[in-house]
Amino acid sequence: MPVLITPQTPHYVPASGTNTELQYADLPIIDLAGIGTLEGRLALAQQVRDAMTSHGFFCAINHGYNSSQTERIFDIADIPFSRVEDQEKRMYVSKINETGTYQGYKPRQFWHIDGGVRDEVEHYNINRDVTRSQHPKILRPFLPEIEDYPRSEEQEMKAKNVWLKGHTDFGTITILYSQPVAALQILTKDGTWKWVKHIENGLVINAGDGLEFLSGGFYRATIHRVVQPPEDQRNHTRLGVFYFCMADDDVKLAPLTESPVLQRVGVSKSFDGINPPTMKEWRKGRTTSYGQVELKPTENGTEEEIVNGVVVKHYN
Ligand SMILES: O=C(O)CCC(=O)C(=O)O
Ligand SMILES: [Fe+2]
Repeated sequence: MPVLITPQTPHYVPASGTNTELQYADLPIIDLAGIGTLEGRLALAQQVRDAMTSHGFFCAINHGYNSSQTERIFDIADIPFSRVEDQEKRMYVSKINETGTYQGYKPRQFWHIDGGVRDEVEHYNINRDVTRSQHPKILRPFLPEIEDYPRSEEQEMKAKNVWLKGHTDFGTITILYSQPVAALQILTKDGTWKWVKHIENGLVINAGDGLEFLSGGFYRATIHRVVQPPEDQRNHTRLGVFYFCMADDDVKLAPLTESPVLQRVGVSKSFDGINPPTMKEWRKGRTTSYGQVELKPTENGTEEEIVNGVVVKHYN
């Protein structure tokens, strides 16, 4: 039997929870413990459908990863940032505009946020098929150069404390490991931004454009953004672990009209007169324009760009 080798990692120490009173979004918490039985799955399917049609976001608990497995994911996730020197990072910078993917390092300052201020978000992205690209020798121990890239107060003000503008994700489903530094907010139905509360060992799940297109609007891609954390967490880096699910590249993102649910409720959103893009076209279109093109302001305060003939809105 093959043995899974699990090398030692340095331990990533997450921030303490915030003591600031925040207006939290009222997100459903779905307990996946019952998933082992048919009745359990039937009940869960109903809960997930309700959560995804009412909020488009939910937090899953008892998802099968225990706390030490989750801790290990964060320990591993921190390595490409804290254990790889800048020189080596440069060898793995993603060719975003060429490939229409973020595979590799998405460097800081690649996106324009607001008022000439660029982002401070560093990503390291790996395809599910980890052999598709090469990775830094992240397990080779070395003394990391301590780098600090905080935004100045002046920049925070110009960008209105926004680190990532209100957007929808372009895949089908996004799974985020809940983590303690409060910064993620969702645009709720009443038009106000609410904070997503950290749940220890929870998985935060939300719908993206792909799911909205395939479900003909039954599931709405949820609008969310990332802002400056509350005062008591600002001295801590914020480490996130995300899984962005996509349909296969060749899947046409047209409503699945053969679905019995869509036949019953109807299609509320379709591509009027536009040839629906494939997942690959949509992925390329969104990655090559996001944060790189001039957005058009609209009367109601949003900003817009056109991707594959479809209006993509950005929210502030
Ligand atoms: O940092 C987060 O919590 C969310 C980031 C996000 O929305 C994204 O990368 O699409
Ligand atoms: Fe997002």
